Amino acid sequence: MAPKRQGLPELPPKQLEQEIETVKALSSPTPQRVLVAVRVRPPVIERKNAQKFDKPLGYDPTATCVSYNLNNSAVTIAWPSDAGPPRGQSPAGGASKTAPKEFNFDSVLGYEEGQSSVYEKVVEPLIRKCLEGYNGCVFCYGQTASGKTYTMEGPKRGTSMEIPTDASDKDTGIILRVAAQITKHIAEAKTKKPELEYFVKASYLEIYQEALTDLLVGRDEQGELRIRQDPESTTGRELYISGITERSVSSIQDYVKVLQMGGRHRTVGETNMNEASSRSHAVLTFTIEERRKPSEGMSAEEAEMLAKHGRKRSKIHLIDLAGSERANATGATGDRLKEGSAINQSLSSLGNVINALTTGARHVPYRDSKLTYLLSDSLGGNSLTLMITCITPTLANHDESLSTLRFAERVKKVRNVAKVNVDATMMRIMQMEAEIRELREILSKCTCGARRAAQDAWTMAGGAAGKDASTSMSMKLPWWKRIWKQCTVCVPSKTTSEKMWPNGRVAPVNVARSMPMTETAETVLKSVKGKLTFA
Ligand SMILES: Nc1ncnc2c1ncn2[C@@H]1O[C@H](COP(=O)(O)OP(=O)(O)OP(=O)(O)O)[C@@H](O)[C@H]1O
Repeated sequence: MAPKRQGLPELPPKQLEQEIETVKALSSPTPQRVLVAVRVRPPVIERKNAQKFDKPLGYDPTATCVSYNLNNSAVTIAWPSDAGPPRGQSPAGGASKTAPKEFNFDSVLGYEEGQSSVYEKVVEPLIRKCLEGYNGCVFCYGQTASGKTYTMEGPKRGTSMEIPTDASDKDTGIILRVAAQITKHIAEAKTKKPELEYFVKASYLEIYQEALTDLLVGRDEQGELRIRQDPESTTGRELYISGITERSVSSIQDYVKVLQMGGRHRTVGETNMNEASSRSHAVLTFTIEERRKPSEGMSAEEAEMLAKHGRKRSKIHLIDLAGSERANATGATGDRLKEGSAINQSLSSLGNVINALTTGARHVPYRDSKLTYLLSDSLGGNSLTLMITCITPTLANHDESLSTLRFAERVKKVRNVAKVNVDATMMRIMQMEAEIRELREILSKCTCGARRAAQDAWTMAGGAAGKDASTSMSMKLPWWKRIWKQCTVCVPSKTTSEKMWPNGRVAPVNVARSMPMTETAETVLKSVKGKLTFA
């Protein structure tokens, strides 16, 4: 018997079916709208800082005006009838402005929702897809002090304002939980799929007043960062940042270091509304590359092919946006005021992009700001994207929460088309390997016609006659189905005693046991595989 071919192990039928389905799913682009979750933080800050609302307002600014229903993911914002008139309105006027307004989202995360629950409900499923090869983006949007950094990183504690650095800490934010999910996935893959290896890199930048800063190096070591398009990417337009530092990360400690270093360099300042307010947009990017190791017995040509094409790459952006702010509420003057207006300016560009994307405008003004240009892959592009909208529930922030919810409702309409970032040649190889595995499975079960079927396959694939495979094969039927059709002994009556296998295929009815593959079949498979893979 011929020696077993390396790198093409026999798979049990169920696993085989799954693999074929996965390859098929991976090869087709997935239209997907941007997912929107709303997180309502508890009114902790307003209640702690109640004395800051020194002006008589005519209503209690710490009272709540937001309610939610977790069952139908609805958020309602209403000015309570007994609270007195809203800011700048007479008691009689503005009834329509104060009427309850209900919004529905993909998910609503209430006060009682801890960090791990937020992660499990909305982030974990998206990262799981990213680990299959899709690009992903999670960004937090909301007014200042609404809980964006808390959601992304966790609470800042103590005098040094340190964030949690233990992935299993109940307060740990999204970033380290993503890191834990990636490392767990890779550790499991190493045992389940030894033919694969993984490389993960992290980069971290901030956009401060329209300038890009590399957060993984000090101020004196900054190179020039530019947003560029990568012509070799899946879309040919994927963005990357030239000149940015990329650190290899493999253990949780590596990720913690990246987060801490970025945190040290990020621009944060105190305002009336937040003692540690982010004054910039921060973009942390993990690039995950899955490579196929060359297998034993591979020719130099095959190994070279694999090194060139055998890669799957996904990018995960985790973005903590700076919050919109009203100067009179933050008490900002001088630098803080300038920062606030730059933040509002770029958020307004983001609003314009969302408007253009959701109204079918011919031109989407991505290039109006660095933030929108960087987000262009994630909004309307090749990415699975989740926006976590952070709002505060108190009357003091009623207007901001309402406009944030209105913005979130528009974002919900943005459509992306996500595609697994696999080299096209590699995708073809994967499809064909799956087909070959299926064929081997069929042949191994054929008690009679393996030789004949294999011979037919060989003939159909061009075989001894040297004909071009595509001309000798039916354009409609995959070649293994042709073999199936021609196997007359194992399937004595295709009409009377048909038995269906999964996927609606007709099974041979008198297969009693698996037979070892004949030498001829093995030889044919080998030759066909060579043809198909590298044709
Ligand atoms: N879900 C929550 N539970 C408890 N405390 C929270 C929650 N969300 C936010 N906080 C607290 O609220 C304060 C403001 O949160 P945070 O700094 O995350 O806001 P932000 O939206 O990032 O603000 P900015 O835009 O100004 O940077 C912090 O003290 C934070 O610990």
